[in-house]
Amino acid sequence: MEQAQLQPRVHPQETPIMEFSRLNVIYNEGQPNQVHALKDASAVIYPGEFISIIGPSGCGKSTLLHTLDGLNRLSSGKIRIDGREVNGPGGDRAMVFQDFALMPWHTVYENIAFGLRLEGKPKSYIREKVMHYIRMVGLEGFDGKYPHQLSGGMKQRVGIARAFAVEPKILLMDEPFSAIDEQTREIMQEEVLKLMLIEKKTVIFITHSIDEAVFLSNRILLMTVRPGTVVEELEIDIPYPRTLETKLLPKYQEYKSRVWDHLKGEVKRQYQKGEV
Ligand SMILES: Nc1ncnc2c1ncn2[C@@H]1O[C@H](COP(=O)(O)OP(=O)(O)OP(=O)(O)O)[C@@H](O)[C@H]1O
Repeated sequence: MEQAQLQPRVHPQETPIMEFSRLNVIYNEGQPNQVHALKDASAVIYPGEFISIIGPSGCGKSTLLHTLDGLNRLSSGKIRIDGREVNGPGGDRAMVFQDFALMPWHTVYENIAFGLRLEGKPKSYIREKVMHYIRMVGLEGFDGKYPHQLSGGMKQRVGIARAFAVEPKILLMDEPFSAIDEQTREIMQEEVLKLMLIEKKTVIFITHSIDEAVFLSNRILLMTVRPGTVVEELEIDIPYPRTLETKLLPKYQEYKSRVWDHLKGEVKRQYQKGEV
């Protein structure tokens, strides 16, 4: 694979793949236990971007991601994909979960095939897709195994293959590597990056790890404390493919410091609001 091919396809003149504007999510609205989780969150995302979302604990990151997947009721705001307003889940998006969310009674093959079966795809098509993504995530020979027979890293490979198999335009990843050991995590970061570039996907990724966000993203959306909103966008101007050497660049450390400063500021605000 030539390096030039492995660059995110981000062209400012390109039409956004996703726009969300002034999203508000209020849980238990009108009840005494009402929680204003998301407040006027907005951003524009272009095809081929790898976007990370970073913010203090409990600021509404997962709420934002689930809302973009169409799983939360919006109190107000709009989500557009390819210029078209969407109001619920759709085949243009797929989610990768922190806890893998695999069906324990199904084999690796069946877990990956699940979404394709729901879509009513023919058997031969399903077989071809499932085996393709099993190869792509390095799980050859494991198609007949059950989730309990796999390590955490392997389980998440299944989660990733399942998301890719339905061929969404946008992958929504909610802390996908946080339950995986450090060494496997670094390997999987590089693999996901390569996979999304080869398969030309757009990724929206939540993480608590500043290092992970800077390493993977071409842009980071920084959120405030709850009610969370996107206050700043940080462009990570470092070419892909990124390798372990990338982490030694002074620029890399500067980006990390900027994200860290933002987080420190927000955590201080959280203390002042008496929420920690
Ligand atoms: N279903 C729900 N009902 C009521 N409140 C909720 C619900 N889901 C989340 N919340 C609240 O909304 C706020 C935002 O939660 P969310 O999980 O989106 O934050 P987060 O930034 O992803 O958190 P973390 O960093 O801990 O993963 C929190 O105060 C949380 O308790």
